[in-house]
Amino acid sequence: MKPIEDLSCTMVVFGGTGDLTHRKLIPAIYNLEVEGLLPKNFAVVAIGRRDLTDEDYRNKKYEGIKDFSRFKLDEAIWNKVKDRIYYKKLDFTNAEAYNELAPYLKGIDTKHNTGGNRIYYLAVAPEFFGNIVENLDRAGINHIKNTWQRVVIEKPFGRNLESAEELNTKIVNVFKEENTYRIDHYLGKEMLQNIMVIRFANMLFEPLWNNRYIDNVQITSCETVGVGSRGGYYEKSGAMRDMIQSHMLQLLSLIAMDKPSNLDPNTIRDEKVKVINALKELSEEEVKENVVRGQYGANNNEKGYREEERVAKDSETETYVALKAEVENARWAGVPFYIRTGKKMPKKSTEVIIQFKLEEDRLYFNEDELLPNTLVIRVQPMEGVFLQFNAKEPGTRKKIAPVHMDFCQNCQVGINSPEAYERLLYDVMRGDATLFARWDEVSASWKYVDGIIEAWKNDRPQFPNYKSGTWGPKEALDLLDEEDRKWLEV
Ligand SMILES: NC(=O)C1=CN([C@@H]2O[C@H](COP(=O)(O)OP(=O)(O)OC[C@H]3O[C@@H](n4cnc5c(N)ncnc54)[C@H](OP(=O)(O)O)[C@@H]3O)[C@@H](O)[C@H]2O)C=CC1
Ligand SMILES: O=C1O[C@H](COP(=O)(O)O)[C@@H](O)[C@H](O)[C@H]1O
Repeated sequence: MKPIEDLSCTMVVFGGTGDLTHRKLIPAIYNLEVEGLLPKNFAVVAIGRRDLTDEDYRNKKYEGIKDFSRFKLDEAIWNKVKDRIYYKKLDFTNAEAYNELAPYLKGIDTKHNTGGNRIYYLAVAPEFFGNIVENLDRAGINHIKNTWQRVVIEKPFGRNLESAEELNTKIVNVFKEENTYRIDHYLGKEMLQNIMVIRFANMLFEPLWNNRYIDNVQITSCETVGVGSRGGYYEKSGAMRDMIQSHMLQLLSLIAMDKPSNLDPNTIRDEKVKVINALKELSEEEVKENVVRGQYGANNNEKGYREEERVAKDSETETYVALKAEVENARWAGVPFYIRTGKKMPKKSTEVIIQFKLEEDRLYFNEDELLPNTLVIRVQPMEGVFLQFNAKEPGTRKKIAPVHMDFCQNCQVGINSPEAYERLLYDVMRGDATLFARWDEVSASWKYVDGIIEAWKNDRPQFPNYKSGTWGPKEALDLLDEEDRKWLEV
């Protein structure tokens, strides 16, 4: 690891007044300072359209840290961080405005002795990514000799494969591939980094990790929150582009990938991308049978999606998706991967459940209680691994019952395991793109998702179709019911 003195830089955040910056990025910067990982020569310039002074902005972020940092706000640490945060009012679609931004950033570089190294973090809606990069380049903002200039692109990377290709060409032309960080914050989560270790550092799981022993895989990421203030963005995105195209397919690829021949980041990504490329393409008819979409409606005091700010009254945007995916290769043929994600669900939770088959040649075939082995990888809010297996109940009746082994990571290290954005921002400063998506992963995911979105165009939804605070549309239950399975809650 490089010494932190080498990480000096100015981080320019486009979308500095947005939700992501407030809830995740500024708290992550504060947390890095708590951990002693923030370089001494460091500054943040937050860009937005609102009329704010540096002082106004810092006060708002102070509140954000209080609400969202994993550490209790410590005034002494805040005092070290706050003077390194600046606010710049600027319309980032206005190319002229960048002529004024260039000297402003140079002034900040000099004041904080950053050496001119920069991170341009695009925490904005995807339609602006390309335009901002072009404007930066045109004004020569990123052309500083003997420095590093890196760009972080939020997800979704484009709207579909075609726009993503166009965007990628633009960005890589300006910044080059090695300075382009396509962020998928799920890759920075502790348990996603742990999936490969669990699978490949234990003799226990890998030999059984295939269609001979596994019946089905369930990947769920549900949230209790609705879209809140993000209606403008979400209307153009929906759950398919917002969650499935990125986070959920990344999770699936880590679960289904073959063992890489070494731990080189590119070898790992080679294996992951093979999985996405092996996903069975769905015909229009198969989309109807295998993909369920939903939109939350009002429930008691809870608003429906169509009542949210900046959402059309007749919106057809999905806030829920459940689907059955199949990985067409020798390891996984015949094993369904059920994926679901939704807003306004009964609880916040991300987990992967591997359900094993029941032993065919059973000795205890009369036992009603015999349940299939189940392995749960808990990603959040609890982190850990849970295994359910059958054992004899103590006593003379020879009864068999499911028992559990539960490795609770939070119970051991506390709930303060580093937030994904902390880890990932630190990696950008270090120039390590291992936990960022490579272009071929992004493009393969779009190819899969585009097919589904295309099919939806010919099949208008009946929305809203689930109530706020419930587990989504009934059809999502039927998806598994028809195959004699059910969504597991362990
Ligand atoms: N929010 C989240 O939890 C997550 C978000 N993301 C991604 O992060 C990105 C941003 O999302 P989010 O923060 O929620 O979005 P928001 O809608 O909350 O923020 C958008 C930001 O863009 C700024 N903006 C828009 N137009 C202009 C303009 N012409 N000139 C200057 N600033 C402008 C807004 O400034 P102003 O308000 O001052 O007008 C605001 O700061 C998206 O790509 C999203 O997918 C990824 C993971 C999680
Ligand atoms: O990328 C996104 O992720 C969040 C969920 O992230 P998590 O870390 O809290 O699971 C989601 O709310 C948002 O819509 C999406 O853009």
